[in-house]
Amino acid sequence: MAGPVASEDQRFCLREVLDTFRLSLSEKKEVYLEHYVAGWRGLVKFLNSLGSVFSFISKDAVNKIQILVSYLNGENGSQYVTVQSMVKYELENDFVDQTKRGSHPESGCRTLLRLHRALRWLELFLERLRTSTEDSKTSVMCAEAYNESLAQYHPWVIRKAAGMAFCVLPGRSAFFEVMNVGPPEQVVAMLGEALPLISEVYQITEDLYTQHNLLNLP
Ligand SMILES: CCCCCCCCCCCCC/C=C/[C@@H](O)[C@H](COP(=O)(O)O)NC(=O)CCCCCCCCCCCCCCC
Repeated sequence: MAGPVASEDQRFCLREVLDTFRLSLSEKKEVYLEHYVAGWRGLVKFLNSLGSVFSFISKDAVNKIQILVSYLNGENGSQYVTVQSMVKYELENDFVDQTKRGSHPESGCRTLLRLHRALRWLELFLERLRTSTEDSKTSVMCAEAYNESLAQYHPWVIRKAAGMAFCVLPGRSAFFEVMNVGPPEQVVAMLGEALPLISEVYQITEDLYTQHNLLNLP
């Protein structure tokens, strides 16, 4: 009997992701790590539903999510409630490798930075999807967003593999269906709702990382 329940659970829903990103913003404009990570979990669900070609990407995302979750659930979990408190805690305790990977290769700060860079890709990609027309190609939109953001941090092999994966993305209408929101007009409306939230979370993190000079962590 677990079958249908489990598959329901695996099913992506854009609204769900939207809600988690909304929840991740505190009143004081801090970012709750728990919800930020939940947002990524939702996105990974989506990626998994597109097929195994994308599993090298989702595996890396899951790995990073798990690192952050283990800090959240660890004995110093209370220091990891927000991205702001995590940065403060890890910097004050010298838990961050600043120039090259050393004794803290998996700090929360450097791990989150990888997801943060990917969030910029998401922002650019979703904006293209939102303003796309029926004959727009998801593979092209995805590649453009990638080249403008994440690609600059990836070595050639990864860029090559990513480029090949983009080519097998479903077309726009099938893609919209997987988003599980409803007809295309509704998808576009929901993207319009999601984007400002994602941008805000991105910008808050970007400002925080800039302020602490963390944008190039190894
Ligand atoms: C919908 C198509 C999805 C395409 C995803 C685009 C992003 C392509 C990223 C390719 C990453 C390849 C995997 C390897 C990554 C790592 O080398 C690299 C560096 O890590 P390191 O410093 O620890 O070594 N990692 C990263 O840059 C983090 C990548 C995280 C990618 C998460 C992507 C999640 C995508 C979710 C798609 C959701 C679409 C939603 C549409 C409604």
